[in-house]
Amino acid sequence: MAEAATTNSSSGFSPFFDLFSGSSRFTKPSFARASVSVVAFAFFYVLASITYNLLFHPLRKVPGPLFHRATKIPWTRAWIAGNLHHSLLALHEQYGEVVRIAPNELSFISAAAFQQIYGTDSIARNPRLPALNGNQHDIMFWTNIADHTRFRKYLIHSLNGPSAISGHESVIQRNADVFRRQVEAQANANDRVVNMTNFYDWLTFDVAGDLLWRESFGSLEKLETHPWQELQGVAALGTYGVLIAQFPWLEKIMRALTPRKLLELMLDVVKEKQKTMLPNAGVASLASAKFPGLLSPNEVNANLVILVNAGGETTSTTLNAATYFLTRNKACARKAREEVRAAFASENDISHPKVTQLPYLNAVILETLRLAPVVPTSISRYAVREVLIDGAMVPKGTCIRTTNFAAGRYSTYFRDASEFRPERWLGHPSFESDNRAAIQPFLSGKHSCMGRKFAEMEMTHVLARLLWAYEFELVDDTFGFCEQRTNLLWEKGPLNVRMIPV
Ligand code: HEM
Repeated sequence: MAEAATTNSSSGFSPFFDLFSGSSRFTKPSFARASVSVVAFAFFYVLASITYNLLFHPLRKVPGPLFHRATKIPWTRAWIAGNLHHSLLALHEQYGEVVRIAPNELSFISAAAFQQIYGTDSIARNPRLPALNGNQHDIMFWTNIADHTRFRKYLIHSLNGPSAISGHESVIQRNADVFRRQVEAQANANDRVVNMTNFYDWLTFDVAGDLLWRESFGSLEKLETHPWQELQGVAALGTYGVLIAQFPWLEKIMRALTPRKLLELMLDVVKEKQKTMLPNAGVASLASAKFPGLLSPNEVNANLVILVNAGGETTSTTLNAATYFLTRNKACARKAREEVRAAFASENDISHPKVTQLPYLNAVILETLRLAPVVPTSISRYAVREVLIDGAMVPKGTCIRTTNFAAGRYSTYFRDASEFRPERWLGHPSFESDNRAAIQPFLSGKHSCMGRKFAEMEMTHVLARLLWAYEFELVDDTFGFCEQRTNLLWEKGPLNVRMIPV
């Protein structure tokens, strides 16, 4: 009878408590009992977190779907599936300008929120983000504010100073010459069909090398993807890195999966280039000559890695998306071509500053950045202290996102929001009520893009030359640029375009 009572109390609902009771049974727990205890603990932990997130969390009043407010599961699922951009757009359409997209994370899309988030010291880069690139001290991910100011000072003159800009144009010109020659050769050899994804990736990577060291990577000449770009497959860094930032306890596992080799390879390439660079020419040597010793050698290398990545992938994606939209909107391509042909006497005459000032061409690029922003769901920030953003009181520690993809397609902000209409940037009366201030493709404030001028020169130059020479025709009519996966950036597949001479 006594034995029966003992057996009863140690089975059923009690193993969870037994595990922590210090009873003699705890010293020899069976594997099954321990497992049940762990499961029970996990169950109660999850239940308690969900209850807290829904009923007691300081963000409990911010709108969002129940499952998103309760757990990180929907966010994580969308991230891994590569469709967080579409998922957040749908949430904003349903819940408005501020949405609680995970228990501790908000997404904003209004222009006012943009100004507040990027214009205040109460909001900083997410401290988990340096994990994304191996904790390198660089301008993009490293969170120390004094270091960031130093990195910006180091780069600003050589990237944007007036004398530097004139040198930059020759970089664009000579790489665009190779690009045009190789695109034409490929078109001739392949029934006029060219995979523009490859060509834009090669071009912008070569340009980045030339910009920094006055020596391109030679990808266009060799028609070969450099291991840096191949490995980057951006998916790996972006997907794993952001997951690390979300779930710090995953860091060890993720590190094992993240191509560590990639970080080493990028740094090795930079170190080699640094050894052989010409003096007084590219950004790398100009910056070090102007501010000797301002950055340590490791900091210089880390920042040059970022410049290659920030300069290459962004412009490549935008050129890729613009080409896609122009294949889908032939009338826009025609107008842009007419504008270019009216402004220049021949393709060889296409040059800065005139080409960067063509209104329709610029509107094509802005419209592309509205529909396909290069960082679709932004690089997340976090609240250093409690702060009011767009009417929402955001507690310290909250993760904050400005979802560019959703802002650009939000139907309250833009008429025909998912249509490609460059006219909306040119004062056309049909689009008078558009909320253009919600589009900040280069960001504003202390983290605004340092390569904006250069990017605009490069993109207008290249697009103008292609428009001059070709009509674009999409080979696979079922292809949709914006249906591709995204992580931090876009995971671009082949963009096969028939390049028909005009
Ligand atoms: C279409 C082209 C480009 C777009 C849309 C773009 C967009 C952006 C955005 C949105 C940021 C801010 C990221 C953040 O902090 O959340 C940024 C930062 C930056 N970009 Fe660009 N970018 C482009 C091209 C370039 C180019 C060509 C370069 C260099 C040659 C460059 C260099 C940088 C640097 C150094 C930063 C870091 C600034 C800082 O944190 O202080 N970008 N860019």
